[in-house]
Formats: sequence, structure tokens, C-alpha cells
Amino acid sequence: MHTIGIIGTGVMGTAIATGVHAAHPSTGIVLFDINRKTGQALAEKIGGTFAQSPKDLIQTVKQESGTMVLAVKPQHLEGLAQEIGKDCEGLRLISIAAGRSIQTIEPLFPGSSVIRFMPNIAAQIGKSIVAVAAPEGTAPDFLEEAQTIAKSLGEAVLLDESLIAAFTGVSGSGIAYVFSFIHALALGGTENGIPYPKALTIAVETLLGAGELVKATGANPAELLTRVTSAGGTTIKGIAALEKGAFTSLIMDAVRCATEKAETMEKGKA
Ligand SMILES: NC(=O)C1=CN([C@@H]2O[C@H](COP(=O)(O)OP(=O)(O)OC[C@H]3O[C@@H](n4cnc5c(N)ncnc54)[C@H](O)[C@@H]3O)[C@@H](O)[C@H]2O)C=CC1
Ligand SMILES: O=C(O)[C@@H]1CCC=N1
Repeated sequence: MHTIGIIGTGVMGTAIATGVHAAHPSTGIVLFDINRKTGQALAEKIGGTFAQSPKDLIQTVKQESGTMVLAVKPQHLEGLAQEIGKDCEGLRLISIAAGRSIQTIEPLFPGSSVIRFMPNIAAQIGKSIVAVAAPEGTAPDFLEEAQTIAKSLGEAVLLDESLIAAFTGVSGSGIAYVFSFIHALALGGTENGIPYPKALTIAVETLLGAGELVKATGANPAELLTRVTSAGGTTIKGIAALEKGAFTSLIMDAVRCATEKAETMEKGKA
């Protein structure tokens, strides 16, 4: 890959820059953020370039891959477009914004081609599953490059754009529910005498073991659950307590609420 640009070096912009640099050290990365201090520090860390302005960044990118990642908050996309939209003709844009459809983004940056990503915060360590949505007619080499970038953050999965909101509910936002679960499991250990730091280690390793087991065996998690659950034993008591609290439907509710919020945002109502 030639040099790519990234606008916005917050949580996700940093993760993407770091991930691409780690996976493809020879790829040049030019960055811009209105917060120059953090943007410059990131550029130094990964041996990239901090552009003087978004227009400078675009000039560099146009001479190179023509690919630029938009990593600002959804509500800042319009402002950014007012500043640079007209300069983006011919650019290949990757947007990671939740709740902003390709149909909304393309007119903001006339003459550009847009692919959407939905990563999660595990991109910080190259362990994110990243949804990639490209409209029909996207240039094959752009789609290939986008998938290469996505894979440098973990795993890439091609998804129809209509499912990006649901993906956000399950993964982009869903990883936060997993953090809640880990914390809750550790608190449970603490309530029963294990100091929190030790309980947290135990909870994390249990979760990693569960995920790896599902992945390695390809077994349905419900089947694995029944293998743990001895008749009249300890596990069924825990499962019963979870379901008394409507655990399964609660998690489904959480996914639905986040999905609905993403869909509402896409309709321009939030
Ligand atoms: N944080 C997460 O876990 C995930 C976030 N996303 C999406 O990623 C995008 C970025 O989110 P975060 O990294 O969490 O936000 P953030 O607030 O950490 O980073 C956004 C950055 O954009 C910069 N910025 C704002 N306006 C700008 C402009 N006009 N020009 C240049 N830089 C500008 C800010 O200074 C900030 O550093 C959002 O659209 C969000 O929906 C997607 C998946 C997961
Ligand atoms: O909460 C949010 O809106 C963003 C999108 C997915 C994760 N964080």
C-alpha cells in the first residue's frame, strides 16, 4: 500500500494508524487532527507525518493511494465536509462513523467513493472484527485495499450496509457489554471472597477460554453450556439465577437498543 491518510486521531484513528503501521510498516501514514498535540505525538510514535492542515493531508494522499480514513465523531463529519468536502473529488474514503450511511456521506464529499467500516475498540491490539460495507460498483482495488486495512485491525467481514447497524449493536458497541460482563463476573468473585484484582484476572481468563473454545471447536455455545451443567450441580444454579434476571433477553435488548440507535442516526433523526 502507498501512503494513506487518517483524519481524526482519537481512540479509533489511533488504533487504525497503529494497526496499519504494525501490519504494513512500509505503508506511509499521514495524519491530521484538530488536536495537534495528540496527532503529532501519534505521528512521531509510528514514524508517520502530521499534516499542517486537512487540505495538506489531502494533497499528499492524492499523490499516493488516494485513500483517506475519516475517523471523527459522526456529528463532526458535516463540519469536516464543509471544510474539505470539495477537495475530496476522486478520493477513496473509508468512514468508520456509526450511524452515517454511505448515501449520506458521499454527497458531503462530492466525487469521492465511500466504503464503511465498523470496528470495535479491540482494534487497539489488532483483535477487532471489522465489518466492511461497500456499495455495488466499488472499484475492486479499493475494496481490496479496504479489506487489507481492515485485516490489519484484526479480522474483516464483508457485510451488506443494511446490516452495519446490527453489527454495531453486536460488536462495535457490543464489546462494551462484554466489558460489563467481565466486571460483573469479577465483582461476583469479590463478593465471595476473591480480591477484585485476582477475580478480574480469573474472569478475563474464563472469558478468553470460553471464546477460544467456541472458536476452536466450532461448537454451538448452547451445547457447550449443557456440557458444563451437571444435573443437580452448581452451574444450573448459576444459570437459573441468570435467567431469573432475564439475562438472555437482556443482552438481546441491549443489542436491539444499540442497533435501533444506529438506525435512527442513519435516518438523520439523532
Ligand atoms: N470508540 C469506539 O469504540 C468506536 C468508534 N467508532 C466510530 O469512530 C469514530 C471516532 O470515534 P472515537 O475515535 O471514539 O472518537 P474520539 O473523540 O476519540 O476521536 C475523534 C477525533 O476527531 C478529532 N476531530 C474532530 N473534528 C475534527 C476535524 N474537523 N478535523 C480533524 N480532526 C477532528 C478529535 O479531535 C478527536 O481526536 C466515530 O465516528 C465513531 O462512531 C466506531 C467503532 C467503535
Ligand atoms: O458508541 C458509539 O456511538 C460508538 C460506535 C460504536 C462504538 N462506539
